Amino acid sequence: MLEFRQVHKAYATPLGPLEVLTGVNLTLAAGESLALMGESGCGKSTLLHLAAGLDLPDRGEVRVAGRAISSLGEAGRARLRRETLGLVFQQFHLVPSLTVLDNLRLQARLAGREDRAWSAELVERLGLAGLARRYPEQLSGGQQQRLAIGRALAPRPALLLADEPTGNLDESTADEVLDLLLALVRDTGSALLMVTHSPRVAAPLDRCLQLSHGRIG
Ligand SMILES: Nc1ncnc2c1ncn2[C@@H]1O[C@H](COP(=O)(O)OP(=O)(O)OP(=O)(O)O)[C@@H](O)[C@H]1O
Repeated sequence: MLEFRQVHKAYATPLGPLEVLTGVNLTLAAGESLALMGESGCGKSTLLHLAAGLDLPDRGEVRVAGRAISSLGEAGRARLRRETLGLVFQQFHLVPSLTVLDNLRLQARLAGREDRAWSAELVERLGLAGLARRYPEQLSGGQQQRLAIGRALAPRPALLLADEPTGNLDESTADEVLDLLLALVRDTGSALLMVTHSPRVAAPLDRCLQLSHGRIG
């Protein structure tokens, strides 16, 4: 579902190139869940951006659902994101002018895969049923993140990419949101790549890898 082969990525800085990834190899099978850990600044978000096709590797290959992202143009990568990926970030990135229900359906509509029964089930399971006509600013942080998760999973993406999805929430809300995310991922059969600092968050996933000194250890 996701493969990194000898991936290198550097950023230009005033002091010269900053080599962040220096030969990353990674394979994630369909339906598998993987936690990616590592010290702050080691390149976890960089790796996730490459997996999402939001950025391109300098060298090496990133393949998503069998397609090399470097071989796709901007529009092709956007289509791949729409049709294959779900993205959940620490900041929820909800659309403020849309209701809870319309936010939830948005991604599935864009992917041309709206499933009303599944959307209705998601709203229930995410505890948002009574809030469907509200707007994001009228929700708590935990509710906003549950909505962001529901929006990402409404099209049943083959791969969900999550960057510290519970990083903004208090511990008990984070546990609840994580349990829900994992249960929904199991039901959709999506593969999951999740960046986290927390061993507790990583524990229930199938595998956990450490990124250090630009490589997966
Ligand atoms: N656009 C950029 N230009 C220059 N340097 C960057 C850029 N984006 C990230 N970096 C640097 O690259 C390194 C890796 O950043 P990245 O955000 O991938 O790390 P991270 O492991 O996700 O960190 P954290 O756990 O703190 O979120 C850091 O040193 C960061 O300062």
